[in-house]
Amino acid sequence: MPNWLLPENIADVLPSEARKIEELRRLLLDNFRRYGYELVMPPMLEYLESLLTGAGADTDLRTFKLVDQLSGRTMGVRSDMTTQVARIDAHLLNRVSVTRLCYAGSVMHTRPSGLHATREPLQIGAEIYGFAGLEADAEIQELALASLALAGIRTVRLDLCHVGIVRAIMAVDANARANEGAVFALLKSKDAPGLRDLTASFGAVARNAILALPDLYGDVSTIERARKVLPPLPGIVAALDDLQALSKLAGTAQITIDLADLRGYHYESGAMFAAYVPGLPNAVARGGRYDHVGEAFGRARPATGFSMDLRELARLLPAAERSSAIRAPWGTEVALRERIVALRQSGEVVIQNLPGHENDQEEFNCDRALVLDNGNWILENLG
Ligand SMILES: N[C@@H](Cc1c[nH]c[nH+]1)C(=O)O
Repeated sequence: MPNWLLPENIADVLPSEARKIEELRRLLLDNFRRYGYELVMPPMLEYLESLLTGAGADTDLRTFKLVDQLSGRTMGVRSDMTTQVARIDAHLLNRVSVTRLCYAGSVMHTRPSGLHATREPLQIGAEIYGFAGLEADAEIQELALASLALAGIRTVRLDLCHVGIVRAIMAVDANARANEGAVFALLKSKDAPGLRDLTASFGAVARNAILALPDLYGDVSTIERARKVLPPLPGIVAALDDLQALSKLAGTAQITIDLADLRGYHYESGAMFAAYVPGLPNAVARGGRYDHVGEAFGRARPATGFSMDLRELARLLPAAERSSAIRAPWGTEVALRERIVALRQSGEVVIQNLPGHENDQEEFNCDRALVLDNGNWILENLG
């Protein structure tokens, strides 16, 4: 095997794609800043215990592990920055008020999370801590949709679901609670026969409600259907109210309600969303409420946020235009060097020719050249 081959689902990013990704990263981070989100940079590696605190079993499975030569302890490569940012909020900032944080960085997955998915997503996201009300969820949803719009995406389908519904059902039935893991797994795969078998020993309220969930899928009218079919437990009513309010705030996005959709990283505790765009099989943005992660870090803080994979998003953008540039000779003459510095300071791309490589700059379109004219360095248009 040639020694330059990369592992499966791991890739280099070449110039034109890298430029698109980087421009999108800046655009999105600048927009987060305009909403008041402060940028944080958690580490790539952490001790496994802290990396997995508050996260579910699927995070454990998707985390690459290695041994720290300094401490002998097991470390993990982050597979999701959300829990890291929750740790920062819980331990390092110690603020009592609302904190808005954002981040962008590579995460690694042991296995691709979907068809053709990379194992090294470039995760970008934003999180709000310290506010339990729906207003924070609404802001996160708005920011996610605004981010997709900035990425040039016009048609978005927003899938909404709410963990509170299953939780409310579990709360009234000890048998159901004892089988929580299995209920979640079967709901996730919409395995109706499996659910029927499993719920046979549950009380009628929990059983009927759980069996109804896989069919509670469709447009916004699903919420009204759910109100009729599901028991009027306070947790269910509140969750359906949340979904109704959030669906009204989704702008032009097409809404789908899926009350059995529990995909995610198992830390969510309330309303959740996933955004899909035509042409991509995997969700381009995911988010939701996860109030118990801070608690696992020793400081209970309500939390909600979203994240996206910049590599995936950038693939949807049209190829970046080659940027215009100025070709300049290589030289040590002071006037030439000063002119080049001034042009670069004004934002121009100035590429100095190296001998024998006059036209090598694929990413750039050298439409002007710096030439010596009567002792002055002037710009000449290239036809
Ligand atoms: N980090 C989660 C999404 C999320 C961010 N905040 C809350 N949820 C994911 O990648 O699926």
